[in-house]
Amino acid sequence: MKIKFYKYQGAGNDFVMIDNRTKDFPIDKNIIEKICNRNFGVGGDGLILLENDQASNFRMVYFNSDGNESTMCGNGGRCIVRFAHDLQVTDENMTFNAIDGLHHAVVDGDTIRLQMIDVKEVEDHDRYLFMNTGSPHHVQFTKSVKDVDVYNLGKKIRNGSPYYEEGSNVNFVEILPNQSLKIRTYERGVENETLACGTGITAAAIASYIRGFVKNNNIYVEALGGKLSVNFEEKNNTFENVWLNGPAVRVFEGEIEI
Ligand SMILES: N[C@H](CCC[C@H](N)C(=O)O)C(=O)O
Repeated sequence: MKIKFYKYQGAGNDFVMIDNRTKDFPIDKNIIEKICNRNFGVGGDGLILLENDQASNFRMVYFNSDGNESTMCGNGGRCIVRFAHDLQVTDENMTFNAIDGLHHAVVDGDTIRLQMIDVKEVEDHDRYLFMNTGSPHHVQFTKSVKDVDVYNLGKKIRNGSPYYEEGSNVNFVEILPNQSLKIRTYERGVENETLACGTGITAAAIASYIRGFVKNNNIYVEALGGKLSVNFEEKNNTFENVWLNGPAVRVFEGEIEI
């Protein structure tokens, strides 16, 4: 079976995009895992289906590279916005439904702006914070992200207490002098460090604001794969009107035999 795919990346977090409006993509863990494999397949941190939706411009279905469907992907969400616009499914302003609900988004030249869910609960455990920005995120601060053994320490935290089987994404965040952030992330379901993690970048920005490391509510974040920004409104410890802004680019398209 031949499958048409499009490869997109958002700050180096890369995804195989499928136009599945005909609903004929075989949703199978082994097939998705193989497509995402960087030696035996196309390669990607995840695979994303664009499907029809009654209540919005389209639906986003997200799978991690381990082949399992997962929770919201912020960079994948920005890539599907670029994909939908490239396919002329929508104009520059759009809405789409994902596993965590309805999202608004805007194509603004090279920048894709994606509204994330409100963040109503943040656990502050001193050494780290935990919150759900569409996916679960453990955030801890460090003096220098370049010195963190992200793979081994991230894997240990992701699998250990209190996350265990369900796990969490693990973010290491450094505060830069100009009140911007540097971040590195171990991603659940990729089970490795990725070059950027959108829901993680969102969590890092909110955590930095809660801890008072940054004073404004428009925060620049430097990931290994590129630069993004997060803006929000904080009202009584709830974060609303949360937007993740950054690049999303089509890299190539092709067909894969499965
Ligand atoms: N791996 C995450 C989902 C993708 C998150 C990341 N790629 C993003 O941009 O938000 C999880 O299973 O919780």
